[in-house]
Amino acid sequence: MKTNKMNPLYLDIGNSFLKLAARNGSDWQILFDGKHDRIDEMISYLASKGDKGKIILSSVRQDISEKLRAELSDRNFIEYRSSHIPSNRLDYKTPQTLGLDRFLVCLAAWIESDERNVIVIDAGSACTVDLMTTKGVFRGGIIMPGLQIIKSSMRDHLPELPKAPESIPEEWPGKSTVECIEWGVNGGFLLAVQGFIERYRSMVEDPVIYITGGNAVQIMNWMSEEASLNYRKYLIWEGLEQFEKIIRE
Ligand SMILES: Nc1ncnc2c1ncn2[C@@H]1O[C@H](COP(=O)(O)OP(=O)(O)OP(=O)(O)O)[C@@H](O)[C@H]1O
Ligand SMILES: CC(C)(CO)[C@@H](O)C(=O)NCCC(=O)O
Ligand SMILES: [K+]
Repeated sequence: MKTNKMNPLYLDIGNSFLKLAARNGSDWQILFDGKHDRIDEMISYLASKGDKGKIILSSVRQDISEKLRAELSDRNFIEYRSSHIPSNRLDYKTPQTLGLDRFLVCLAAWIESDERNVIVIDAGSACTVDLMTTKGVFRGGIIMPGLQIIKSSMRDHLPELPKAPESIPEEWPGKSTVECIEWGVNGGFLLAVQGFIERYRSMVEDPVIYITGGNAVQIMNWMSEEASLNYRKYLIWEGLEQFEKIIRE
């Protein structure tokens, strides 16, 4: 990809993945996506780039962002933290412990919806289902284990049971071991997400629902059409891009 010289790079240091992206017109290009143990690869990639534009990052792991800064001391890093969120945009009892990613995906969805009430499902390593209301205030939500965590804990703690397929049975209730596991794992996850959406629907007017994260497509396949979810793969990047304007307010 040919990027403008001053085009910033955006980096998301999550709980298990490092993801680097750049804007590509109205779209985004993912330049690196790998587990934390591949950090040296990402550092070599960044070091090899002639373009020395700024790197805007959000990190849940301070040790990793410090390592990056130390090894790429010639690069201009701008690190955003939840402490940069203006307090009038937060309705959260512990702003100091809020994950910035949750705010960012809500911010991007809220802007895209033309400042309506938005519910954002971020189905990644953890799954969050959060609310941002019309004035752009983050109202909180839920944090639950992501699908992969649920599946691996079944495997670790109930090793005699077979692995759950990626589906939910047509028939209720489950009539075989596999069907019962499908219901309990995938169906349980889906019902939880749907239940949270229902609770939000009864508290705010006409929310627009967005979904993002590594398991988003899977969840959409399980949901009915009427759920009218808006899948946005790049919400986190859009949120990072918009965040600068918010903190200047
Ligand atoms: N192509 C894919 N790449 C990565 N993960 C995928 C992919 N397809 C599905 N997944 C699932 O998505 C999950 C990771 O989601 P995602 O990449 O959104 O994580 P994340 O929450 O951003 O992680 P982190 O907390 O490290 O940022 C994995 O557990 C995996 O089950
Ligand atoms: C919940 C996750 C793991 C989702 O990525 C992240 O936003 C996080 O570490 N949050 C901290 C806890 C909180 O948001 O209150
Ligand atoms: K994430």
